[in-house]
Amino acid sequence: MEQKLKEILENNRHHVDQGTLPTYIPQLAKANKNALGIYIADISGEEFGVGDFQYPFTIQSISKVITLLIALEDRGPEELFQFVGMEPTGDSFNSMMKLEVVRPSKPFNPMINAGAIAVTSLIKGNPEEKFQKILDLFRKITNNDTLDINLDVYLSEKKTGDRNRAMAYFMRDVGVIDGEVEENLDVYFRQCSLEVTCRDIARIGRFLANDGALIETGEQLVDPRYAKIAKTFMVTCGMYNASGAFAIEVGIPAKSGVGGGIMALVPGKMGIGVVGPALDEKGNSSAGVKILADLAKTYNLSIF
Ligand SMILES: NC(=O)CC[C@H](N)C(=O)O
Repeated sequence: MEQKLKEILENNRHHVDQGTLPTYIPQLAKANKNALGIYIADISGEEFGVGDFQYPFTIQSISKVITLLIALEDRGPEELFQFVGMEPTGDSFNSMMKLEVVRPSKPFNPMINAGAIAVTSLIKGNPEEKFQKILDLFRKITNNDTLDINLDVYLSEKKTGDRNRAMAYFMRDVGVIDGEVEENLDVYFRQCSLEVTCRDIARIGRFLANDGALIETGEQLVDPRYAKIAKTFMVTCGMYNASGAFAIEVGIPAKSGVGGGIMALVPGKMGIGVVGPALDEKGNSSAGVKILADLAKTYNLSIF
C-alpha cells in the first residue's frame, strides 16, 4: 500500500499548481507551497506516511471538529443547537452574509467560522481553562505531548482577524454569544494556530473512525453520539461550499483547514491526514482533495 500511496501522491502533484497560498492571514503565505504528504492511521494501530508527512502546518479549521466535541460534552446537543444550526450554507467559510439575513440570527453550522466561534464560546470555563481543555484533548487524541501553537501564525491571525471580529461582535449583539468578544476570539485564534503534522490529523481521524475512543487504551474520551454528530457535519459542511462535490467525488467524512491540511476518515477503519498548503478557490487544499479522490477510488472508500 505504501508504494501505491507514493504513486497517488506523485500522480496528483501537478494539482498544486492550481492552488495558491492564502494571504488573508499573512503568516500562512510563507508556507511551502510544494509540500505534499499523506499519512494513514489504521484502527488496528498500523501507521505510515509518504511524502512530506512530517511537514508542520497549522490546523486551522480542522480544530472546529474538536471544539465541537468539547462543547457538546459541556452543554449537550439540545443547548448547543439553540445557538448553532445544522445546515450547510453554500457560502464561503468566512462569509457573514446569512448571519443577518436569515432569522433567527444564528450561524448555520459549527464548521464555518461564525459557527465555530460560537461553539468555542460555549465551552465552559474562563479563556485559559477553555484553551487548556482544547489542548489537552488534542494531545490525548494525537498521543503527542509536544503539540502546541505556532506563535507567529497566532499573532498574525489575531492582528488581521477583523472579519471574525465583526462576526463575533454581531453574534454578541443578537445573543448568540456572550462575554468578552476579544477573549473568546483569542481562544479561537489559538485553537486555529495549533501546529500539527499529517500524523496528528490522521490520528484525529482514526479517533473519530473509532467513535471517540482511543485505540491504544480503549478509553472513551467523548460520547459516541457526539463523535457521530461531528462526522455527520464533516460530510455535510466539512469542505465548506465544496462539500457536495466532495461527497460525490470522495465520499468520506473530511475537514479541511486553510493551513492546507485535510483530516479524513473511513468509519471503523482508518484516519487519513493529507497536507498541501496551496488552496483552491473554496479554501481547500487543491492537491489534497485530488489525492483523497484518488485514494477513495483506488480503495473503494466511499461510505455511500
Ligand atoms: N478555513 C479555515 O481554516 C479558517 C480558519 C481561520 N483561522 C479563519 O478563521 O479564517
